[in-house]
Amino acid sequence: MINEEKSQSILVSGESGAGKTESTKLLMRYLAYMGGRAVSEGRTVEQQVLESNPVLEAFGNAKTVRNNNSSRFGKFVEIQFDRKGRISGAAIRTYLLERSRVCQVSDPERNYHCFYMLCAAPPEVV
Ligand SMILES: Nc1ncnc2c1ncn2[C@@H]1O[C@H](COP(=O)(O)OP(=O)(O)OP(=O)(O)O)[C@@H](O)[C@H]1O
Repeated sequence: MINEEKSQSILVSGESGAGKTESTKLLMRYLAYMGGRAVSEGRTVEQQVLESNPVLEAFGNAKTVRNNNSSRFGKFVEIQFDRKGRISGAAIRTYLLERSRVCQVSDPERNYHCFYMLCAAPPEVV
């Protein structure tokens, strides 16, 4: 990317349970490590990108027969670098969330993690 001065894309594809989500997290962690520090609002951009994963997974991941933490949506992650190769910004777009799961789940699959998290929370937190 730095040598050719061209944007690059990584497409992670495969069947459910193949390891796309975990591989993407490792990729993001690697790019964050290589991309150095760029402070934005007190926290680094790379920190913010990595911290978005648990939130997105709570609302868009569910247990299925093939994967206990199956992503039921697509994700387009854009990481911007400055001329020195440091991360300068990021954008995450999600699409095609399996919305039908919210009101129709077939046993032994589950609804989105966030609902169980809400139920498991202590009463005063809810
Ligand atoms: N690199 C890895 N190291 C350890 N475990 C892994 C790794 N990749 C995948 N796994 C295991 O496989 C499971 C499924 O992986 P993952 O959720 O990444 O699949 P996926 O391709 O994103 O599936 P889906 O399309 O259903 O979202 C993980 O919960 C984990 O247990």
